[in-house]
Amino acid sequence: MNATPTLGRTAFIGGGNMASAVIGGLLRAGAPAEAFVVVEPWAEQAARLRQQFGLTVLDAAGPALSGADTVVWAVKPQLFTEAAAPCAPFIGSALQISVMAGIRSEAIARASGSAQVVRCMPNTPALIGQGMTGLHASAAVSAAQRQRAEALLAPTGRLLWVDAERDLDAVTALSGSGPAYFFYLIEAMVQAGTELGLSPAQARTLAEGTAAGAAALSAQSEDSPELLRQRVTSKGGTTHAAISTMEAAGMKATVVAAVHAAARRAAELGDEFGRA
Ligand SMILES: NC(=O)C1=CN([C@@H]2O[C@H](COP(=O)(O)OP(=O)(O)OC[C@H]3O[C@@H](n4cnc5c(N)ncnc54)[C@H](OP(=O)(O)O)[C@@H]3O)[C@@H](O)[C@H]2O)C=CC1
Ligand SMILES: O=C(O)[C@@H]1CCC=N1
Repeated sequence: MNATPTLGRTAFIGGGNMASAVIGGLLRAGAPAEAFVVVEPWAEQAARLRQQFGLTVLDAAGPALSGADTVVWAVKPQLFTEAAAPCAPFIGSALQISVMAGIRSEAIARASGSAQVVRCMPNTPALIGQGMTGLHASAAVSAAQRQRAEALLAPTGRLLWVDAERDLDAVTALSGSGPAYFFYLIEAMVQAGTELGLSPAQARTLAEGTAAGAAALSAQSEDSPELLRQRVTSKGGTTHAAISTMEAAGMKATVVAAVHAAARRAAELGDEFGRA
């Protein structure tokens, strides 16, 4: 494992979707593959990481981890304590960066032996550099280590620090899971467009183009999403017919309840799987 000036030597515990998105971004930004080592027990995924990125991949924790300045936790929360036990002897002096939903800094510090913990919640648009990540640093993390966490995640898209760790459950519910909510809406719009006679490809192009345009207009506008929606909604027109149907079905209340359910689940994951 070589060091890069900003990141140092970085070990990933878990080499699945999220780890691949982060590593892919770093390599595209010019980091050398030699700066990374990945622990990934699934042989097929390990082979993919070696072939796609030219990485060193271990099938289990070992002394090769002891050179790491930064350890990135990217296993499922359910597997965290099982994955951490064999790593702990080698990683106690490193900065610990977690992308795991729910697992709290205190549990990561206890399992790793390092109180320097940055928790992050990325999302899958990270795969194309358009992710949105929330981050929280525990008290023992230095300004330089915060910058290291930012350097790790910057190639995946935009970053937002939160001061209170409990806010990460809200971040998880909003932006971590959030791409799925928009994909769900796109699915429904494609279904409707197809029922109305468009081809699936035409419906998909229209739904995706509209989602991208609406998000970009909202991001660039000083006006609230509510006002932007009202501007689309002509009196007695088509949008009014659609939004009235959504309101009658309680769609906004359902979305609000769904995001609350995701936040509750994030907290439960911490309670259930963050114990030693
Ligand atoms: N997917 C998403 O949208 C987001 C996910 N996250 C978080 O990222 C984390 C990873 O999720 P994701 O990448 O989707 O999951 P994946 O299942 O794709 O990746 C996890 C990887 O860890 C491997 N693994 C299992 N046990 C161990 C072990 N003991 N040591 C090392 N590696 C192990 C798994 O192998 P195997 O398959 O053999 O078990 C798997 O390849 C989760 O904690 C999740 O909460 C955060 C934000 C968004
Ligand atoms: O569904 C999950 O638990 C993970 C965390 C956020 C997105 N995917």
